[in-house]
Amino acid sequence: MWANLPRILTLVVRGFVLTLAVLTAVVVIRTVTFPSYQTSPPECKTTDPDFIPADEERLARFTSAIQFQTVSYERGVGTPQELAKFVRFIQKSFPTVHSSPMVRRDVVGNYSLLYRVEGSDASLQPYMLASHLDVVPITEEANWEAPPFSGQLKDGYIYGRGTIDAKHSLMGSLEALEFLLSRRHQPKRTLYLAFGHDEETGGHFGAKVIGDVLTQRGEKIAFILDEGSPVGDGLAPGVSKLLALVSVAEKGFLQLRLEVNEEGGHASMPRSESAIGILSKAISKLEDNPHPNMFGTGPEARMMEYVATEMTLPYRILASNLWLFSPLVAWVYSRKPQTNAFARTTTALTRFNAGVKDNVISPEAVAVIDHRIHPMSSVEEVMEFDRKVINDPRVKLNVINNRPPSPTSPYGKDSPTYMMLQETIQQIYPDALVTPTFMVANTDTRHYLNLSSAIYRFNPYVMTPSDLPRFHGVNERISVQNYERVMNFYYHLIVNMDKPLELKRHGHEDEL
Ligand SMILES: CCCCCCCC/C=C\CCCCCCCC(=O)NCC(=O)O
Ligand SMILES: [Zn+2]
Ligand SMILES: [Zn+2]
Repeated sequence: MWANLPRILTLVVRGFVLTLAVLTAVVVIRTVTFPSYQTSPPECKTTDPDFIPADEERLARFTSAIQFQTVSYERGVGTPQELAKFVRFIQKSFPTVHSSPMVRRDVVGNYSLLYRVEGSDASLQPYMLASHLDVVPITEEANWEAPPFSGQLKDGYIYGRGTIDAKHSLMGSLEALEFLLSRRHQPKRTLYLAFGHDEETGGHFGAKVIGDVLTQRGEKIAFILDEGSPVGDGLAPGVSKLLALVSVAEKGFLQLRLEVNEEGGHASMPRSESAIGILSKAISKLEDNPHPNMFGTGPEARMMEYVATEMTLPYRILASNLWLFSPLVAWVYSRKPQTNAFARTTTALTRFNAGVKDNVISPEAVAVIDHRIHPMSSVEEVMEFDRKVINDPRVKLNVINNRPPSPTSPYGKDSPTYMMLQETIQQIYPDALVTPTFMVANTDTRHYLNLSSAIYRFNPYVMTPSDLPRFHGVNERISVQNYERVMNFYYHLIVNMDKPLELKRHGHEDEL
């Protein structure tokens, strides 16, 4: 036995070296031969006569739109008077749209707006551009660099609630339509514009009703585009070019109310545990035990493949070889909130309430948890996980609202609508990479799932990492340049939708 030891050790070392050499060879070969999913931008770029400038008049209209305080607070609790005023403002601001015999406008669910622009070719399925009229409440007003409902123009930015979520796409798509119709252009394909009025509280009285109206009309929609992920500048690790993130799916969500009821009483004679203490421990456990990292099991793995060839070398090696490096990439992604959201079901503690007076032990403590569910997980799995982590029957878990993750829409070269979207993005951003991804937040499209199998969520503006906290946060703003891009994106999209989807586009038929 001992005599054989050197031979055994030599064999083990040889085996190890051989395995390492084979693995290295596979990694190198995959890295250099990994297919590119990027297509060159269309030759037909935005041209002057086709350009909508962000001139004074259009900026003034956008500023005014921001000044309507169309806040949604809770399900069914909004700002009806502001919504009604905003609806009247929209009608007055886009006279051509509202007087055109081609356009039918329905006010749905009291405040939501549904426009149907009649196409000249009834054989073509209609498509739909969606956005919403409402906004979330403001926080930390004192920290805003300009008043949150001012729409103030400052250093090239328009400030205010709704500038990026999502009055930009509401106003931008209407500007594009106004521009088009005022040039006496009738689209070939019928187009819907759908603007819900309570997206920020679930869309139960807006988009839900729009979806019902269209279902009753028996409409089938060729494709739907709603607010969504942006064009990232420095958002994705290892990608130095602009990265247009087209969400072909959306996370699910589960909002839970956690409740503890214990005996209250005089603060001078406390028991060893209080409702507040018990709930705090449960919350801490949830924050200390994140849901499992699922990176590489869902659509996010495809996103890595789409950009692999364009990444800096270390990331290119990792992204071309997820079969080996998936756990490492999963770890890298888990380190920042914006990438962690792609790796797992997230847990956000959004409310915590207890107590009425300094010397009264509160008999009740309540918290709300907002989970966004990874596409490869489910509502049931998340609930089960939370119960196990909390492991305390005194903490009651009540479901406020939930949705499973959405289906995935078609993407890539076999999907003409995705390719049309990609082409339109490249007309505005010729140097950008375009990739399918999933939406880490939620949209009104949850109410449109039975209308179309091709649903995309995309915001045609550029965002840097420092812009992300502006969503639902302080100093929400959009640059004038970005707003101009938004208007022109919708204009080009409407024009592109009139070209045959199945046929060659811009002389690139081999790319479809
Ligand atoms: C590897 C890629 C990294 C990219 C990282 C950042 C991508 C950030 C993507 C999107 C953020 C946009 C969120 C917009 C949310 C708007 C919708 C909304 O508020 N809905 C209501 C809700 O979800 O509660
Ligand atoms: Zn929104
Ligand atoms: Zn929002």
